Amino acid sequence: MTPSLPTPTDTIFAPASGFGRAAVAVVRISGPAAGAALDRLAGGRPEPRRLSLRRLRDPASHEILDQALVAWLPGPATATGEDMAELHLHGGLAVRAAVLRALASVPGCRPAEAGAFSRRAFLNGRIDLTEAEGIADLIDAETEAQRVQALRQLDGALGRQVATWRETGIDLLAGAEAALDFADEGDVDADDLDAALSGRAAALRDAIQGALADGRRGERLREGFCVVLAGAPNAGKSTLLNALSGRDAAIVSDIPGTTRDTIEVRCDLGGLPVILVDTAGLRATEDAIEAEGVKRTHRRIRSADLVLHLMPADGPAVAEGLGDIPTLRIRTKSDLAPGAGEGALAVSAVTGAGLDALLDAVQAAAAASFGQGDALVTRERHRAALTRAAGHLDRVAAAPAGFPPELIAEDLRLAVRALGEVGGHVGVEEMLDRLFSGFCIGK
Ligand SMILES: Nc1nc2c(c(=O)[nH]1)N(C=O)[C@@H](CNc1ccc(C(=O)N[C@@H](CCC(=O)O)C(=O)O)cc1)CN2
Ligand SMILES: Nc1nc2c(ncn2[C@@H]2O[C@H](COP(=O)(O)OP(=O)(O)OP(=O)(O)O)[C@@H](O)[C@H]2O)c(=O)[nH]1
Ligand SMILES: [Mg+2]
Repeated sequence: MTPSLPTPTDTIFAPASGFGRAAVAVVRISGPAAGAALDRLAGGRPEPRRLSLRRLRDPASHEILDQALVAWLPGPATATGEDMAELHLHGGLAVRAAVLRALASVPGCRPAEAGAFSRRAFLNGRIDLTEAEGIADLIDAETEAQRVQALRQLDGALGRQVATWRETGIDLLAGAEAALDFADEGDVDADDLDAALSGRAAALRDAIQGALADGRRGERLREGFCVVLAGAPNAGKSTLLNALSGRDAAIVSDIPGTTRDTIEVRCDLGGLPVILVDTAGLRATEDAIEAEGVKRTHRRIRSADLVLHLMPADGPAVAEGLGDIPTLRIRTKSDLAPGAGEGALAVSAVTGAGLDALLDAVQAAAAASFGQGDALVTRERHRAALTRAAGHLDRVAAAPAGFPPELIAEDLRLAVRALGEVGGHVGVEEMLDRLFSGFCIGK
């Protein structure tokens, strides 16, 4: 379980509650000198796992730095698995700076780099890689659906499932290795063994492929549903971006070709993460900068989940098609020329007409794209490793009778390794233990 990497001997500390002025600022300390840091700053260690009010002093000058709630969290039953301490300070910039300076003066203590606490939790076997990713995603979650997905991964949904698959793979490998050993003794029916093995490998392959056949909705939920606003210059793209997002994000003018850079606004539509992208108007142009903008528009359209093709009620639309990406046709500036547009949704940023209907349509498209049910795979890293594992299992399942057992064992070993990569346990030591503990003494 625990990766065999060296465990740190130094003690790290960092503000854990953000960097601005706040009511309370939490400083976390982790490592063998965490207790000594409390001794020096707080005059001792309070009862474990209870917040206690203490005066914090500078260890050298004995000047009082703050009145704070402090916690002593002796390892290994802590988030990192090490001795930990927390200082809940008054959240002023000067208070925090003075306490961090005092901590840096404690022997063995140094500021933590980004992710250092989770890294230690992983090194100490408190969490696997998928749970560490869940922590990162939970902190980054901006919408309800993202929070739910991240919390599920932090809770071990992916890690446990992959660990179960890996156990099965290790069993299959142990069986194949045993068959290798006994093959020359002639007392095992090799054909029966082959058939059972390929059946179980196929079942494991199918289970993994079932989880992979999710339309990438876990990855897309992490990244957000990407909606690109495209159309001719002056179609009203930037105005619509501002209206839909309720922010004054993009410059609007009656000069065609105003927008050159793509502008992204992240929104929460009914709990779903949606990224609205404003683009440069599509037209042939001599202007090198605008031409680069148009190139970028085409690139964003190709990677979009949904394109809003804007056509102003009072002007020309882009004649060309926008590719085979799902597209909603939007008739903008409907206040200027009332009347229906063929198969288009009419909106006006001036009167607000049609904006709610458009938001509903975008939300419905996002909901359909994210699909029903929870996805297990949330990152390309998982998908790549699971795809590799399924590929190796497929070769085992498809191996004809009499196929060299060494090659079958090798594919199983590679499948187990790929599954182990998902949780960050890449070694095969466990498999060796299981294999050899099942052997007779003396063999
Ligand atoms: N003040 C504070 N709030 C926080 C954290 C923190 O470190 N400090 N967390 C930042 O991570 C999160 C909570 N996560 C935690 C995960 C594990 C353990 C822990 O000590 N686990 C031990 C003991 C469990 C128990 O007593 O039930 C264990 O699993 O053995 C603590 C916090 C969110 N809130
Ligand atoms: N009457 C009316 N005018 C609008 C509406 N939406 C945008 N406009 C006007 O149309 C002009 C162009 O709007 P923009 O939002 O800058 O158009 P754009 O598509 O971003 O244009 P480029 O960035 O040049 O490609 C501005 O003068 C807007 O005020 C609308 O719904 N009704
Ligand atoms: Mg614009």
